[in-house]
Amino acid sequence: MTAFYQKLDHAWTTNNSLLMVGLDPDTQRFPAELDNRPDAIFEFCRAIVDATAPYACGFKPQIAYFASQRAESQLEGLCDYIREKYPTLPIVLDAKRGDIGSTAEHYAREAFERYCADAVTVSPYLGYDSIAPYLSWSDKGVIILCRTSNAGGSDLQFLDVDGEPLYLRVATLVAEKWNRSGQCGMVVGATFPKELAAVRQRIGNEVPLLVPGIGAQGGDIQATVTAGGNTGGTGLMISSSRAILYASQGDDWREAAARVARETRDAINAFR
Ligand SMILES: O=c1ccn([C@@H]2O[C@H](COP(=O)(O)O)[C@@H](O)[C@H]2O)c(=O)[nH]1
Repeated sequence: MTAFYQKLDHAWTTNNSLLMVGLDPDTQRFPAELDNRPDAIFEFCRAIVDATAPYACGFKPQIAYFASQRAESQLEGLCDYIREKYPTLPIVLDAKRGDIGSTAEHYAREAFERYCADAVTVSPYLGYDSIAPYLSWSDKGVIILCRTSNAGGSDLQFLDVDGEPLYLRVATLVAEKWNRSGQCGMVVGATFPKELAAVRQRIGNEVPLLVPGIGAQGGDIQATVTAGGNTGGTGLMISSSRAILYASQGDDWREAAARVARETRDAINAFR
């Protein structure tokens, strides 16, 4: 098993959790106690990480929330913090990169050298040579968009390709060709349980699925676990961001985040 799969497997088992806590820091929704702090983004995320780590199988910072606020250095600090304090929990950098190979080399360095993430999300749209630079980091995970959680994903992902939808073609390509070294995962939204089941059936047990769409987007937890889990009761990184991060904007925001993370972890486990 490659390093990323091993780390994920260990986190699933040790924390008895398939919950990936999403870190999407929106300063408009921060508690008042963080007003006017120059390091508010780091401090908010650090507190959320500490509150939810016992219930998580990893953390998924979404890079746009940091970059749009010129807070990349706070993201670097946050990744350092997670690595030092919770070295067994993988960091999945949600960046959804996609570009030609020479540029992809730099996106890969950004994810794996600058932020030292364990895995990064990428688009399959530019084909294998755009993914290869990420795969050359043999201890890292590469998580490829397959059936995204948004309704508009259907515009392209449901297009018919020789009798089957494009997203299933992507799933087959990743599982049968691109995943030679056992580093790949795929993104399939919890808002599309039928498609999640079709992907799991097509790819078998090995490839882990990153599944956003429960919580704020309304995806059903039971349907997600039943459709996407592998025969070992794992195989999923079920991600939730806003429902946990902004469970309360009062003084109890840390406790509220911990409570929702624990309840979500337990709700997932009830169907494994
Ligand atoms: O298909 C996708 C791929 C990625 N995302 C990301 O996941 C989180 C979802 O946040 P919630 O607050 O839990 O809805 C966010 O970072 C998205 O960029 C996705 O939603 N769907």
